[in-house]
Amino acid sequence: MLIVADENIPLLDEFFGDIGEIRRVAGRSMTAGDLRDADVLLVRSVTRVNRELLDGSRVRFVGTATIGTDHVDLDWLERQGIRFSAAPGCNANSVAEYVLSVLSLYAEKRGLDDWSQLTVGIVGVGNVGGELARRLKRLGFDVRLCDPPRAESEDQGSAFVTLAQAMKCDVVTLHTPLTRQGSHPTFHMVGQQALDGLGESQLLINSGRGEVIDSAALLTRLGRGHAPTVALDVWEQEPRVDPGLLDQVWLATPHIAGYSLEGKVQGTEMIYRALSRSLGLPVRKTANQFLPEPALSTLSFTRSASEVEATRIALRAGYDPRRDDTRFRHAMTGSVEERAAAFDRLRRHYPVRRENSSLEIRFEGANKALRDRFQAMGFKLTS
Ligand SMILES: NC(=O)C1=CN([C@@H]2O[C@H](COP(=O)(O)OP(=O)(O)OC[C@H]3O[C@@H](n4cnc5c(N)ncnc54)[C@H](O)[C@@H]3O)[C@@H](O)[C@H]2O)C=CC1
Ligand SMILES: O=C(O)C(=O)[C@H](O)COP(=O)(O)O
Repeated sequence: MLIVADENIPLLDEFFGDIGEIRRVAGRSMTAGDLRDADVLLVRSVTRVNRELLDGSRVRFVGTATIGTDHVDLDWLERQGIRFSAAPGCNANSVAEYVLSVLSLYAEKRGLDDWSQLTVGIVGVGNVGGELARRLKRLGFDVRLCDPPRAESEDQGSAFVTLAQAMKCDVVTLHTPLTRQGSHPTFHMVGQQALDGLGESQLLINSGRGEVIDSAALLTRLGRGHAPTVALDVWEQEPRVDPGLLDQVWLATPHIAGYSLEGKVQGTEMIYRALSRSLGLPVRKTANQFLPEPALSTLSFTRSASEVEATRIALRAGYDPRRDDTRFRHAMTGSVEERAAAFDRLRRHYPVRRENSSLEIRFEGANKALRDRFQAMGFKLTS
């Protein structure tokens, strides 16, 4: 059996080495020729999986080690009887923790000691948005949920707000898939009208897909007075990021919100499980068996440490997006093609980043409320 796989999928040999021969290919530039004699195709988000890539091949299984599936022509695969599996939720913790770190930086920028006084509108309340909402509610935030597909299909529909209402929150964070069809398409969902309504005391975060925001309209809005603060992890037309937009964005990262080691390895595990099931093979391997001990495993705070400081220190020890922002801006030099290559290089050689759950917090004299708050951020808490 020949398995063609994006070379950026971690632990290919460990998970798939005894299932078949592995041919590693650069995901962004994969062509039909790379799939000659392949039975299985394993991708990440940068490979367009469609008729052009697969027509005439003998591939019978496609797996993507990602949450998003907008790079895959699911209808075409179904018509061809090609089995498909994604990795729903694999990196939801990672993205939720990216947002928590961004919120903490933003609260500091605004001079707020109590970050939970910010209202947060979550647009798209699935695996990622749902996990984020759970954490924020435990942390005492006032959270407004916007998810029209869920609002229409659930008894609890009244628990949701409209996009216009969500856009009034102090912080608006986007977690929808990229869709162009259906009753609630998200392509350019946040366009000129929505952006015009944002004011300078608001923060807009996008870690869903770049095309959910109309970036030309965003650039126009950012060029006018009283502009909102913007944190973008995803960009229209990646890997070709508009340098003008990059200049105007407060916190810029190269589509790495989901790049915790746990998130990536769980993505591989999920497609390994799906492929094994589809081939009738036993599922023997788990992501946990391949995760190394974290470099930083414990943080201790004395009784005199303030909760605000401890929160900032712990979150930034877990993940500090400013490091990615700096690396990203430094790398964006040269021609369009050089910058695009640099964008992919930053992602390919991304440093190991661990989730908050790998970090144990020791807080002298922690009471229940304090323990709960640190646990809500995803940390382990011991006394
Ligand atoms: N930046 C990154 O590294 C990552 C980005 N993502 C992106 O985040 C997206 C969301 O991930 P999950 O939460 O796991 O997906 P999910 O499928 O679990 O949830 C998506 C939610 O969005 C809702 N939705 C759909 N259309 C909507 C609309 N027009 N307005 C508001 N809500 C709408 C759906 O009803 C669903 O509840 C992925 O599709 C992917 O594109 C995911 C992981 C990492
Ligand atoms: O899971 C998703 O969806 C994502 O956006 C991934 O984190 C993107 O990573 P790559 O597949 O582009 O490496």
